[in-house]
Amino acid sequence: MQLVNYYFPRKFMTFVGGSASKNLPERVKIVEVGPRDGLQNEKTIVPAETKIHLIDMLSDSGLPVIEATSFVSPKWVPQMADQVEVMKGISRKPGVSYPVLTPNLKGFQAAVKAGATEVAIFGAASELFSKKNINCSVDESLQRFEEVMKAAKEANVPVRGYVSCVLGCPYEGKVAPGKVAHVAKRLYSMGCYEISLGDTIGVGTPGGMTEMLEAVSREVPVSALAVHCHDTYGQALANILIALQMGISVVDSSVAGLGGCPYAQGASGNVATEDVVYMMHGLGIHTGVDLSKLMDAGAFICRSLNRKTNSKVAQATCKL
Ligand SMILES: CC(C)(COP(=O)([O-])OP(=O)([O-])OC[C@H]1O[C@@H](n2cnc3c(N)ncnc32)[C@H](O)[C@@H]1OP(=O)([O-])[O-])[C@@H](O)C(=O)NCCC(=O)NCCSC(=O)C[C@@](C)(O)CC(=O)[O-]
Repeated sequence: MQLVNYYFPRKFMTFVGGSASKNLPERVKIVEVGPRDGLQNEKTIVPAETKIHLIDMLSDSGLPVIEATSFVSPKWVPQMADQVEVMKGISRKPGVSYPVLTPNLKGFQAAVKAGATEVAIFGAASELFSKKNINCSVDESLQRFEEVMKAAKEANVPVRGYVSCVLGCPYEGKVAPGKVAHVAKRLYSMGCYEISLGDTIGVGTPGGMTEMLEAVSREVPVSALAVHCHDTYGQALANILIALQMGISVVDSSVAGLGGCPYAQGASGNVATEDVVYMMHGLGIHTGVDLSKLMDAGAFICRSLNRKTNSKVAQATCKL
């Protein structure tokens, strides 16, 4: 069968399908995680200058938050070993935040020394995932995070909290919504200003998302919640729409749909930022992101990695 080449000019990318319904937020904050979550799993080391150029292009697209790197052990995640070079090389745009992951006090201290002004701690709702990812139990991780929080409060550094495996775990299978709510509540109570709920392996469906968010929002205000969806089963946009309808207005995503956690085998990339922005703009929701510039950043990193984009929107606007 012959494939037909087709081309949708980028002018169609400004298509807006209608104004947001009353059940949806007027604006959504997009947290771009491509430079960290998107690249951490790449087998070939991506040069620091490529990461820096990507972050600078993402800054230029109007994204308000760009997770830049992580201060984790280089033995565990070799791809992030250049974190200091990346933090020192990026051109920080006023009004844009560049948080970094810090699993413990050592990571926090190194991050602050490298110029980080915001960090994220990352826990899980699954014991086995916690052990595989950060080599400790959920309770032990929360104790470590208390130390980070204490140091962060003293240094006046805002801290975001992640909960992984909120809709399923690669080692334990189904995860009870009550467990997610428990860890989310602990992170929020210790002072995290925002809790990002990660469907780490992208197995969630709108039904599971609803049930989980109902449980978590009984413990943490929805205004402090974010969703972080991987798209393994093609459910990410539907899950995000459910989250918006339930009052959440912060969405994590990764340019070109890059990504996957090194300790969650088989999980595909995060939902593509281009696709999230397209959906938001189609719903009449303000993001502040210039989709065309964002797509240039996606094209740049795909060229650098010699990879096809996972963004449907980017695929639709390029010659196939
Ligand atoms: C947490 C540790 C360090 C524990 O690892 P450990 O081996 O238990 O740590 P340790 O305290 O026993 O120290 C062992 C060695 O690591 C060093 N070390 C200790 N801490 C640090 C640090 N911060 N930075 C650099 N080095 C560090 C430490 O100095 C020592 O070095 P050595 O004496 O052997 O040379 C390790 O398990 C680790 O780095 N894990 C990170 C795993 C990771 O980054 N996973 C991906 C991010 S999570 C994710 O992607 C999910 C998310 C957030 O996107 C949401 C979702 O999708 O669900």
